Amino acid sequence: MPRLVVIGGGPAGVTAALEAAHRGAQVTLVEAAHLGGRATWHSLVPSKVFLSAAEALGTARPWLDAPLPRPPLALLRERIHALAVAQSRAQQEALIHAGVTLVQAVAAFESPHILRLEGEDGRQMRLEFDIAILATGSEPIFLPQLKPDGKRLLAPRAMAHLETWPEHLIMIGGGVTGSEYVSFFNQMGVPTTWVTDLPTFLPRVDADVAAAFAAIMAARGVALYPNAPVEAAESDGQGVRVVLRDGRVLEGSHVFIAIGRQADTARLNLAAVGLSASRRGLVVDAFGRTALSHIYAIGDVAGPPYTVNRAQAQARVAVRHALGLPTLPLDAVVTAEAIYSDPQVAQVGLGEDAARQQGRMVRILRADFAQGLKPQLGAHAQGFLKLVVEAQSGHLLGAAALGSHAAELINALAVAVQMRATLDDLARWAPAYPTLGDLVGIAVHGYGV
Ligand SMILES: Cc1cc2nc3c(=O)[nH]c(=O)nc-3n(C[C@H](O)[C@H](O)[C@H](O)COP(=O)(O)OP(=O)(O)OC[C@H]3O[C@@H](n4cnc5c(N)ncnc54)[C@H](O)[C@@H]3O)c2cc1C
Ligand SMILES: NC(=O)c1ccc[n+]([C@@H]2O[C@H](COP(=O)([O-])OP(=O)(O)OC[C@H]3O[C@@H](n4cnc5c(N)ncnc54)[C@H](O)[C@@H]3O)[C@@H](O)[C@H]2O)c1
Repeated sequence: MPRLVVIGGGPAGVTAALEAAHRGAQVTLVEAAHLGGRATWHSLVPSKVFLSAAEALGTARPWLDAPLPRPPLALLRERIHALAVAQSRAQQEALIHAGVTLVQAVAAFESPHILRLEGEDGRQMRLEFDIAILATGSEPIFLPQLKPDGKRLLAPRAMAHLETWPEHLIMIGGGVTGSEYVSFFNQMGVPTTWVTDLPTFLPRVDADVAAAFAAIMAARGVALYPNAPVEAAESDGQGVRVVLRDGRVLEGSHVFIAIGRQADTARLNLAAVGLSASRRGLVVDAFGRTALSHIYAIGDVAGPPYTVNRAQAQARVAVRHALGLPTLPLDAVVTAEAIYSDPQVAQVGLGEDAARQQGRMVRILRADFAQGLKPQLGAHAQGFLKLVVEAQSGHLLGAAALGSHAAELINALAVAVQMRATLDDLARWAPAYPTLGDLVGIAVHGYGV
């Protein structure tokens, strides 16, 4: 029975430990803080609680003659804490039930097969292992002179403890976290300014989707500042001043910093085993293996894109590979990505821009959300669906969508991409009506009813 150690108890580590235990390994999971990882305690869960509250208010709005008041922050904080505790406990129970040994400690390499574990009380122990799975996640990046204080200088971690609503929020960073929280604060009636260094917001999604999302935010009153790298920000206790590289100064009550993340390898002492990592994390092969054949890295510490579903898929691939079980490489797994703003942005497989950059001959089929009954039943029907189809074979290569609940639609299409569905297959799909599935029919047949 191989001795397998997992370092990090976030979504990647917990999935790896369960998979390894179910496959017969002797598993130890070492977590420095709390099971569930940053996803549960600091990033994903808090943001999704806020966005769910905003969605509930938005859904009700067309049926009311006055907007609903904002929910009390104390209620949201309680909900976040309760959900984090419940998630963490459920994971603990599943791990114990699977026979995983849990250790609360910081793990650092001493040599290629020995870890030094240091508990909160300073007590140390050594752990010998055959296989190590590194799942230590990522940390946010901050500008050197711009660190969050949890009061007026916010970051994802500070949101779980937010005590007062900003009077005017300045969001720095046009990526995924920025879009979700800009959408949230805008829905909650907080005047919001959104600043990013690049010419476009959402640089990782197709340009037309990103532009449409930014236009919706602008139409809802968000002040957009593209091409505006931030040099510094300061808080004097009364408000914040954000200084842009071109000398402009923006003023608000709070600033939110969301300018990216970097791999967390600080406490692993990788030098002891001759490994090194960049900001993007450890370099791994298609099975998650590092330069050392018995050490794997999965989840955020293995680099972007940073999502839970990808981390979990990596965990399963790496564990099976490490235990000598048959597995396909990670790139055979189709992983969808979604941004849970309002409207949502979601994509899977090959994007239109990437297809064109690669010189692929593709057909783009589109449907507007306003053509479907389901979106029209909701608070708004803004957005569109795009299918990227290989011109010659008719295979669905990818899909992107902007609109309410777009992530659910893209999940269904992820199965089609994974199974190499063709346009003919999609044309025979008869989803329940009215659902977002109708939009696929509209894109494929060219009409809706
Ligand atoms: C605001 C925000 C919202 C997000 N929302 C979503 C979303 O909706 N959907 C989605 O799919 N993804 C989302 N993500 C991304 C997602 O949170 C990450 O991809 C996910 O947390 C990665 O999981 P992980 O297990 O690799 O790392 P983590 O969750 O970071 O867990 C790593 C764990 O390792 C521990 N650790 C580190 N070093 C050591 C050590 N030396 N010894 C012992 N333990 C150690 C840490 O304490 C931590 O608990 C979001 C991210 C942010 C910032
Ligand atoms: N729904 C989800 O799955 C979800 C939600 C939130 C975050 N995440 C993950 O967490 C990671 C971190 O999110 P993020 O939004 O912090 O990073 P990000 O990499 O998505 O975006 C960072 C943005 O900040 C901009 N930027 C960088 N330096 C700047 C500066 N000095 N001034 C102004 N703008 C600057 C970048 O151009 C980019 O647009 C993401 O990679 C994402 O995958 C996932």
